[in-house]
Amino acid sequence: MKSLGNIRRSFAPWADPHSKPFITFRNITKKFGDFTAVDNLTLDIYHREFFALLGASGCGKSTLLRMLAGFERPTAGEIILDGQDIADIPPYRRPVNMMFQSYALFPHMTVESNIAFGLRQDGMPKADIAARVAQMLKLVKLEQFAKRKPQQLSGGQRQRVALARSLAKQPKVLLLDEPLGALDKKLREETQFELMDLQQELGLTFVVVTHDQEEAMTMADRIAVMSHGKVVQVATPAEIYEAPNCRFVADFIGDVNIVEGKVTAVANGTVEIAGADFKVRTVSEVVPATGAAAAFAVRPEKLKVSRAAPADPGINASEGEIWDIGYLGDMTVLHVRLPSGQVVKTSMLNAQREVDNPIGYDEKVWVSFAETAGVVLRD
Ligand SMILES: Nc1ncnc2c1ncn2[C@@H]1O[C@H](COP(=O)(O)OP(=O)(O)OP(=O)(O)O)[C@@H](O)[C@H]1O
Repeated sequence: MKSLGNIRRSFAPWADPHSKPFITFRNITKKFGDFTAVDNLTLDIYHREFFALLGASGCGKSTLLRMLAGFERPTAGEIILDGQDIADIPPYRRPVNMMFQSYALFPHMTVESNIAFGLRQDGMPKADIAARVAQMLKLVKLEQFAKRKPQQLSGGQRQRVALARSLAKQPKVLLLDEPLGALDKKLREETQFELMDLQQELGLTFVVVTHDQEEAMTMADRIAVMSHGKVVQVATPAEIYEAPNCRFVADFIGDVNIVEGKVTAVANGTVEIAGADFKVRTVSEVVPATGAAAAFAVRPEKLKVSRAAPADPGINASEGEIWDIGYLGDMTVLHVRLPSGQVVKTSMLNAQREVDNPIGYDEKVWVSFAETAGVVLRD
């Protein structure tokens, strides 16, 4: 678990005004005929960053990655890599390599030949190739599989061969398009940590494309959430989860409850919103006008369910009744129906749950939350 150590936690070049981005997409647009796949997108990625492009199928994330690799040419805009505009640099001369979801391994070649392929094409001397291949096999812990063909390997081992092959040319940036998509859940989770360790060890910049939010949250230093060819929010996983900047991100990442209402008061960084069930009082960076419609988003685990009324039942609290109970092993999900008919989702770790007298179906309960529990959405 090296990746969760101090180095990673203190790594935040995007927050340092003196640090320069390593990769910049500047006003990038990509059209296929009349269709705009990437729409005037601007984004910075930093050296040694593990960066994730996250979004639903068709949002343009692979197209963005392919433009960085040089497989697609932008219709407009610039891509700067390490201070250089790379528009006219062909893919094989960019300090970038791509690992595909399908791995694209040559079935008739051994593991070592697959890894050596690009190096041979570049005309690297034989002895150097052998040394580099040995180093790569060691890196991905496949030394004893050098002579096997891809079909004699498990899915996880094939993934590592593809990784070794894409790292063999020592790129400065590794692009990974759904790198773990072909693996089953358990292996995918293990491999996420292996990739993080490897990225730290090699000190490379990784840009990963995924539609799997858990994968992005686990591995990435920062995530760009994309929709319809645009970046909707770029932030650390914790910021994206705890302070989604709009309804799309709040909905797309994890579960969320949204309280719709009208702003009744705004003062000193606090906003009050009158909803059908809750009178919300929340600290807020977003300050809407009094009288405006507003939406407040709060994650399920931030809602407290109790039998007893909270100290101030008039603020950030509502009565309700238990509507559904889902036991998930590590946690229990309680759906609570509020007087307006809105059903809110709450969740509680089972380790923190009352075992003797748990809340059951149809019980009358209170749902409450703290002033810092959620955010007012921007739109
Ligand atoms: N060569 C192409 N010609 C025409 N349309 C294309 C081409 N490549 C991509 N598109 C379209 O551009 C849009 C974005 O595609 P892209 O592959 O970038 O999406 P994505 O977010 O990576 O989705 P997925 O996760 O399904 O790969 C899609 O609607 C796709 O159909």
